Amino acid sequence: MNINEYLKNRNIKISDISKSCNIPYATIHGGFDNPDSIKTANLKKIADFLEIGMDELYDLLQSDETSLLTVLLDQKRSKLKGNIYHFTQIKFTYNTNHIEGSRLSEEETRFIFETNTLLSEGRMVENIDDIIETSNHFYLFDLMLEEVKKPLTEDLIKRYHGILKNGTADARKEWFNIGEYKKLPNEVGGKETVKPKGVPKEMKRLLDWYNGLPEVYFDDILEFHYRFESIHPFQDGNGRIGRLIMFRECLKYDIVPFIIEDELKLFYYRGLSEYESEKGYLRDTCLSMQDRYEDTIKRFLGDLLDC
Ligand SMILES: Nc1ncnc2c1ncn2[C@@H]1O[C@H](COP(=O)(O)OP(=O)(O)OP(=O)(O)O)[C@@H](O)[C@H]1O
Repeated sequence: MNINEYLKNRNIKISDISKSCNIPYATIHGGFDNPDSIKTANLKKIADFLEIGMDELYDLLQSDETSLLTVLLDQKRSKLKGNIYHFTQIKFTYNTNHIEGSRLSEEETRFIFETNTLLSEGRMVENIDDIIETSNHFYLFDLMLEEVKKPLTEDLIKRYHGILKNGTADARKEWFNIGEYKKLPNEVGGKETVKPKGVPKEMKRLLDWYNGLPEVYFDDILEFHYRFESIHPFQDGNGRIGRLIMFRECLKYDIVPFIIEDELKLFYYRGLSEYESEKGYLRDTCLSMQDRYEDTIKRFLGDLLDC
Protein backbone atom coordinates (compact mmCIF):
# COMPACT_ATOMS: atom_id res chain seq x y z
CA MET A 1 0.00 0.00 0.00
CA ASN A 2 1.33 3.45 -0.77
CA ILE A 3 0.95 6.57 1.36
CA ASN A 4 -1.98 7.95 -0.65
CA GLU A 5 -3.96 4.71 -0.33
CA TYR A 6 -3.10 4.59 3.35
CA LEU A 7 -4.37 8.13 3.98
CA LYS A 8 -7.52 7.42 1.99
CA ASN A 9 -8.22 4.30 4.07
CA ARG A 10 -7.89 6.33 7.23
CA ASN A 11 -9.83 9.24 5.82
CA ILE A 12 -6.99 11.68 6.42
CA LYS A 13 -6.25 14.53 4.03
CA ILE A 14 -2.91 16.14 3.36
CA SER A 15 -4.43 19.41 4.52
CA ASP A 16 -5.18 17.78 7.93
CA ILE A 17 -1.52 16.81 8.27
CA SER A 18 -0.39 20.23 7.10
CA LYS A 19 -2.53 22.01 9.70
CA SER A 20 -1.69 19.72 12.62
CA CYS A 21 2.00 19.47 11.94
CA ASN A 22 2.45 23.04 10.80
CA ILE A 23 4.16 21.99 7.57
CA PRO A 24 3.24 23.68 4.26
CA TYR A 25 0.84 21.66 2.13
CA ALA A 26 3.18 21.79 -0.90
CA THR A 27 6.09 20.46 1.14
CA ILE A 28 4.11 17.39 2.14
CA HIS A 29 2.60 16.88 -1.29
CA GLY A 30 5.98 17.16 -3.05
CA GLY A 31 7.59 15.08 -0.33
CA PHE A 32 5.25 12.18 -0.90
CA ASP A 33 6.63 12.00 -4.44
CA ASN A 34 10.19 12.55 -3.33
CA PRO A 35 10.65 11.64 0.36
CA ASP A 36 14.22 12.94 0.32
CA SER A 37 12.90 16.46 -0.02
CA ILE A 38 11.21 16.36 3.43
CA LYS A 39 13.37 17.02 6.47
CA THR A 40 13.66 14.13 8.93
CA ALA A 41 12.16 16.33 11.67
CA ASN A 42 9.05 16.89 9.54
CA LEU A 43 8.78 13.18 8.72
CA LYS A 44 8.89 12.52 12.45
CA LYS A 45 6.03 15.00 13.00
CA ILE A 46 4.01 13.28 10.28
CA ALA A 47 4.70 9.81 11.72
CA ASP A 48 3.66 11.04 15.19
CA PHE A 49 0.48 12.57 13.77
CA LEU A 50 -0.37 9.29 12.01
CA GLU A 51 0.65 7.38 15.17
CA ILE A 52 2.96 5.08 13.24
CA GLY A 53 6.70 4.44 13.46
CA MET A 54 9.23 6.05 11.12
CA ASP A 55 9.94 2.65 9.51
CA GLU A 56 6.30 2.21 8.59
CA LEU A 57 6.17 5.72 7.18
CA TYR A 58 9.27 5.10 5.02
CA ASP A 59 7.68 1.87 3.85
CA LEU A 60 4.54 3.69 2.75
CA LEU A 61 6.56 6.38 1.03
CA GLN A 62 8.68 3.99 -0.96
CA SER A 63 5.95 1.70 -2.21
CA ASP A 64 4.56 4.26 -4.60
CA GLU A 65 5.47 2.84 -7.97
CA THR A 66 6.81 -0.33 -9.53
CA SER A 67 10.54 -0.02 -9.41
CA LEU A 68 13.36 -2.49 -8.95
CA LEU A 69 13.23 -1.62 -5.25
CA THR A 70 9.55 -2.47 -4.88
CA VAL A 71 10.05 -5.71 -6.83
CA LEU A 72 12.98 -6.73 -4.63
CA LEU A 73 11.01 -5.88 -1.50
CA ASP A 74 7.94 -7.81 -2.63
CA GLN A 75 10.00 -10.83 -3.58
CA LYS A 76 11.97 -10.72 -0.33
CA ARG A 77 8.71 -10.79 1.60
CA SER A 78 7.25 -13.59 -0.55
CA LYS A 79 10.17 -15.88 0.36
CA LEU A 80 9.94 -17.60 -3.05
CA LYS A 81 13.00 -18.84 -4.93
CA GLY A 82 14.08 -18.38 -8.53
CA ASN A 83 13.43 -14.65 -8.77
CA ILE A 84 15.64 -11.60 -9.10
CA TYR A 85 15.75 -11.05 -5.33
CA HIS A 86 16.99 -14.61 -4.74
CA PHE A 87 19.51 -14.28 -7.59
CA THR A 88 20.79 -10.92 -6.35
CA GLN A 89 21.25 -12.04 -2.74
CA ILE A 90 23.44 -14.97 -3.77
CA LYS A 91 25.35 -13.20 -6.56
CA PHE A 92 26.04 -10.10 -4.50
CA THR A 93 26.97 -11.87 -1.27
CA TYR A 94 29.17 -14.43 -3.01
CA ASN A 95 31.09 -11.84 -5.04
CA THR A 96 31.50 -9.16 -2.41
CA ASN A 97 32.86 -11.67 0.11
CA HIS A 98 35.00 -13.47 -2.44
CA ILE A 99 36.69 -10.22 -3.47
CA GLU A 100 37.79 -9.90 0.15
CA GLY A 101 39.18 -13.41 0.39
CA SER A 102 36.26 -15.58 1.54
CA ARG A 103 36.85 -19.12 0.32
CA LEU A 104 33.19 -20.10 0.14
CA SER A 105 32.07 -21.04 -3.38
CA GLU A 106 28.96 -19.65 -5.06
CA GLU A 107 27.24 -23.01 -4.52
CA GLU A 108 28.09 -22.99 -0.83
CA THR A 109 26.81 -19.43 -0.59
CA ARG A 110 23.56 -20.50 -2.25
CA PHE A 111 23.26 -23.39 0.17
CA ILE A 112 23.62 -21.11 3.18
CA PHE A 113 21.04 -18.70 1.76
CA GLU A 114 18.52 -21.38 0.92
CA THR A 115 18.90 -23.68 3.90
CA ASN A 116 20.89 -21.78 6.53
CA THR A 117 23.16 -24.82 6.65
CA LEU A 118 26.42 -25.61 4.92
CA LEU A 119 27.16 -28.77 2.98
CA SER A 120 30.89 -28.33 2.60
CA GLU A 121 32.32 -29.42 -0.72
CA GLY A 122 34.91 -31.30 1.31
CA ARG A 123 37.90 -29.77 -0.41
CA MET A 124 39.14 -27.66 2.47
CA VAL A 125 38.48 -26.47 5.97
CA GLU A 126 35.96 -23.62 5.92
CA ASN A 127 36.61 -20.49 7.93
CA ILE A 128 33.80 -19.89 10.43
CA ASP A 129 34.02 -16.13 9.88
CA ASP A 130 33.44 -16.60 6.14
CA ILE A 131 30.21 -18.37 7.00
CA ILE A 132 29.14 -15.83 9.62
CA GLU A 133 29.90 -12.89 7.33
CA THR A 134 28.02 -14.54 4.47
CA SER A 135 24.99 -15.00 6.67
CA ASN A 136 25.36 -11.45 8.04
CA HIS A 137 25.54 -10.05 4.52
CA PHE A 138 22.24 -11.73 3.59
CA TYR A 139 20.61 -10.08 6.59
CA LEU A 140 22.28 -6.75 5.88
CA PHE A 141 21.06 -6.75 2.27
CA ASP A 142 17.49 -7.36 3.49
CA LEU A 143 17.75 -4.58 6.02
CA MET A 144 19.22 -2.25 3.42
CA LEU A 145 16.24 -2.93 1.11
CA GLU A 146 13.78 -2.17 3.89
CA GLU A 147 15.29 1.21 4.61
CA VAL A 148 16.61 2.43 1.28
CA LYS A 149 14.72 5.70 1.54
CA LYS A 150 16.29 6.65 4.85
CA PRO A 151 18.97 9.31 4.56
CA LEU A 152 22.54 8.05 4.32
CA THR A 153 24.10 8.99 7.66
CA GLU A 154 27.14 8.08 9.72
CA ASP A 155 24.94 6.21 12.21
CA LEU A 156 23.38 4.13 9.45
CA ILE A 157 26.76 3.26 7.94
CA LYS A 158 28.16 2.30 11.37
CA ARG A 159 25.11 0.15 12.05
CA TYR A 160 25.68 -1.67 8.74
CA HIS A 161 29.27 -2.35 9.76
CA GLY A 162 28.19 -3.67 13.16
CA ILE A 163 25.81 -6.09 11.44
CA LEU A 164 28.38 -7.31 8.89
CA LYS A 165 30.98 -8.13 11.53
CA ASN A 166 28.61 -9.29 14.28
CA GLY A 167 29.67 -12.59 15.88
CA THR A 168 33.04 -12.83 14.07
CA ALA A 169 36.41 -13.28 15.72
CA ASP A 170 37.07 -9.59 14.97
CA ALA A 171 34.04 -8.64 17.04
CA ARG A 172 35.75 -10.09 20.10
CA LYS A 173 38.84 -7.89 19.68
CA GLU A 174 38.49 -4.71 21.69
CA TRP A 175 40.67 -2.68 19.32
CA PHE A 176 38.63 -3.75 16.34
CA ASN A 177 35.64 -1.63 17.36
CA ILE A 178 32.86 -3.12 15.24
CA GLY A 179 30.04 -0.72 14.42
CA GLU A 180 32.41 2.16 15.16
CA TYR A 181 35.25 3.81 13.27
CA LYS A 182 38.74 2.29 13.37
CA LYS A 183 41.05 2.75 16.33
CA LEU A 184 44.26 1.81 14.52
CA PRO A 185 45.64 3.23 11.28
CA ASN A 186 45.29 1.07 8.14
CA GLU A 187 46.26 1.36 4.52
CA VAL A 188 44.80 0.20 1.24
CA GLY A 189 46.52 -0.67 -2.02
CA GLY A 190 49.82 0.51 -0.50
CA LYS A 191 48.25 3.93 0.05
CA GLU A 192 47.77 5.70 3.38
CA THR A 193 44.20 6.16 4.49
CA VAL A 194 42.79 8.76 6.86
CA LYS A 195 44.19 8.40 10.39
CA PRO A 196 41.67 7.25 13.05
CA LYS A 197 41.55 10.73 14.61
CA GLY A 198 40.59 12.34 11.32
CA VAL A 199 37.89 9.84 10.30
CA PRO A 200 34.81 11.48 11.96
CA LYS A 201 35.66 14.84 10.36
CA GLU A 202 36.28 13.34 6.91
CA MET A 203 33.15 11.19 7.06
CA LYS A 204 31.09 14.22 8.03
CA ARG A 205 32.60 16.18 5.15
CA LEU A 206 31.85 13.32 2.73
CA LEU A 207 28.23 12.94 3.86
CA ASP A 208 27.63 16.71 3.92
CA TRP A 209 28.82 16.88 0.30
CA TYR A 210 26.79 13.88 -0.81
CA ASN A 211 23.58 14.74 1.04
CA GLY A 212 23.81 18.31 -0.20
CA LEU A 213 23.79 17.35 -3.90
CA PRO A 214 20.67 18.69 -5.61
CA GLU A 215 20.45 15.45 -7.61
CA VAL A 216 22.45 12.26 -7.43
CA TYR A 217 23.83 10.68 -10.58
CA PHE A 218 25.79 7.47 -11.27
CA ASP A 219 29.10 9.38 -11.22
CA ASP A 220 28.29 10.88 -7.79
CA ILE A 221 27.82 7.38 -6.37
CA LEU A 222 31.21 6.34 -7.76
CA GLU A 223 32.80 9.49 -6.38
CA PHE A 224 31.27 8.71 -2.99
CA HIS A 225 32.65 5.17 -3.19
CA TYR A 226 36.15 6.30 -4.04
CA ARG A 227 36.18 8.88 -1.25
CA PHE A 228 34.71 6.40 1.25
CA GLU A 229 37.31 3.76 0.39
CA SER A 230 40.09 6.34 0.59
CA ILE A 231 39.00 7.31 4.10
CA HIS A 232 38.73 3.58 4.97
CA PRO A 233 36.75 4.45 8.10
CA PHE A 234 36.57 0.95 9.59
CA GLN A 235 39.28 -1.43 10.66
CA ASP A 236 38.06 -3.95 8.08
CA GLY A 237 34.92 -4.49 6.03
CA ASN A 238 35.27 -1.17 4.17
CA GLY A 239 35.02 -2.78 0.74
CA ARG A 240 31.83 -4.65 1.51
CA ILE A 241 30.15 -1.73 3.25
CA GLY A 242 31.20 0.56 0.40
CA ARG A 243 29.78 -1.75 -2.27
CA LEU A 244 26.54 -2.19 -0.34
CA ILE A 245 26.17 1.59 -0.14
CA MET A 246 26.66 1.84 -3.93
CA PHE A 247 23.93 -0.72 -4.52
CA ARG A 248 21.64 1.06 -2.04
CA GLU A 249 22.13 4.50 -3.51
CA CYS A 250 21.52 3.24 -7.06
CA LEU A 251 18.23 1.70 -5.91
CA LYS A 252 17.32 4.88 -4.07
CA TYR A 253 17.86 7.12 -7.08
CA ASP A 254 16.37 4.72 -9.60
CA ILE A 255 19.73 4.04 -11.24
CA VAL A 256 20.38 0.45 -12.41
CA PRO A 257 22.52 -1.03 -9.59
CA PHE A 258 25.49 -3.30 -10.12
CA ILE A 259 27.44 -6.07 -8.45
CA ILE A 260 31.23 -5.96 -8.76
CA GLU A 261 32.03 -9.50 -9.77
CA ASP A 262 35.12 -11.19 -8.46
CA GLU A 263 36.47 -11.85 -11.96
CA LEU A 264 36.68 -8.08 -12.55
CA LYS A 265 38.31 -7.40 -9.20
CA LEU A 266 41.60 -6.32 -10.75
CA PHE A 267 39.87 -3.78 -13.00
CA TYR A 268 37.89 -2.53 -10.01
CA TYR A 269 41.06 -2.16 -7.92
CA ARG A 270 42.83 -0.42 -10.77
CA GLY A 271 39.85 1.91 -11.12
CA LEU A 272 40.17 2.88 -7.47
CA SER A 273 43.94 3.22 -7.46
CA GLU A 274 43.97 5.46 -10.55
CA TYR A 275 40.75 7.32 -9.87
CA GLU A 276 42.45 10.62 -8.95
CA SER A 277 44.12 10.91 -12.34
CA GLU A 278 41.62 8.97 -14.49
CA LYS A 279 38.04 8.40 -13.40
CA GLY A 280 37.27 6.43 -16.57
CA TYR A 281 38.72 3.11 -15.38
CA LEU A 282 36.41 2.77 -12.39
CA ARG A 283 33.53 4.17 -14.40
CA ASP A 284 33.97 1.69 -17.27
CA THR A 285 34.23 -1.29 -14.90
CA CYS A 286 31.09 -0.26 -13.05
CA LEU A 287 29.26 0.47 -16.30
CA SER A 288 30.04 -2.98 -17.63
CA MET A 289 28.82 -4.54 -14.37
CA GLN A 290 25.73 -2.37 -14.68
CA ASP A 291 25.12 -3.76 -18.20
CA ARG A 292 25.26 -7.26 -16.75
CA TYR A 293 22.75 -6.44 -14.05
CA GLU A 294 20.50 -4.79 -16.61
CA ASP A 295 20.50 -8.09 -18.54
CA THR A 296 19.57 -9.83 -15.31
CA ILE A 297 16.66 -7.44 -14.81
CA LYS A 298 15.45 -8.13 -18.36
CA ARG A 299 15.86 -11.89 -17.87
CA PHE A 300 13.75 -11.95 -14.74
CA LEU A 301 11.36 -9.09 -15.29
CA GLY A 302 11.07 -8.68 -19.06
CA ASP A 303 9.70 -5.23 -19.82
CA LEU A 304 8.14 -4.68 -16.39
CA LEU A 305 10.73 -2.03 -15.64
CA ASP A 306 11.80 0.59 -18.05
CA CYS A 307 15.58 0.53 -17.78
N1 LIG B 1 43.90 1.91 -4.32
C1 LIG B 1 42.74 1.93 -3.66
N2 LIG B 1 42.22 3.12 -3.29
C2 LIG B 1 41.06 3.16 -2.61
N3 LIG B 1 40.34 2.06 -2.25
C3 LIG B 1 40.82 0.86 -2.58
C4 LIG B 1 42.03 0.72 -3.30
N4 LIG B 1 42.26 -0.60 -3.50
C5 LIG B 1 41.24 -1.24 -2.91
N5 LIG B 1 40.37 -0.39 -2.36
C6 LIG B 1 39.11 -0.69 -1.63
O1 LIG B 1 39.45 -1.29 -0.41
C7 LIG B 1 38.79 -2.55 -0.27
C8 LIG B 1 39.67 -3.54 0.40
O2 LIG B 1 40.27 -2.99 1.45
P1 LIG B 1 40.96 -3.95 2.48
O3 LIG B 1 41.73 -5.01 1.79
O4 LIG B 1 41.64 -3.12 3.47
O5 LIG B 1 39.72 -4.68 3.03
P2 LIG B 1 38.83 -4.22 4.26
O6 LIG B 1 38.80 -2.79 4.44
O7 LIG B 1 39.41 -5.01 5.32
O8 LIG B 1 37.32 -4.62 4.00
P3 LIG B 1 36.76 -5.68 3.14
O9 LIG B 1 37.53 -6.87 3.57
O10 LIG B 1 35.33 -5.82 3.35
O11 LIG B 1 37.03 -5.08 1.79
C9 LIG B 1 38.49 -3.00 -1.67
O12 LIG B 1 37.42 -3.90 -1.74
C10 LIG B 1 38.22 -1.70 -2.37
O13 LIG B 1 36.87 -1.33 -2.17
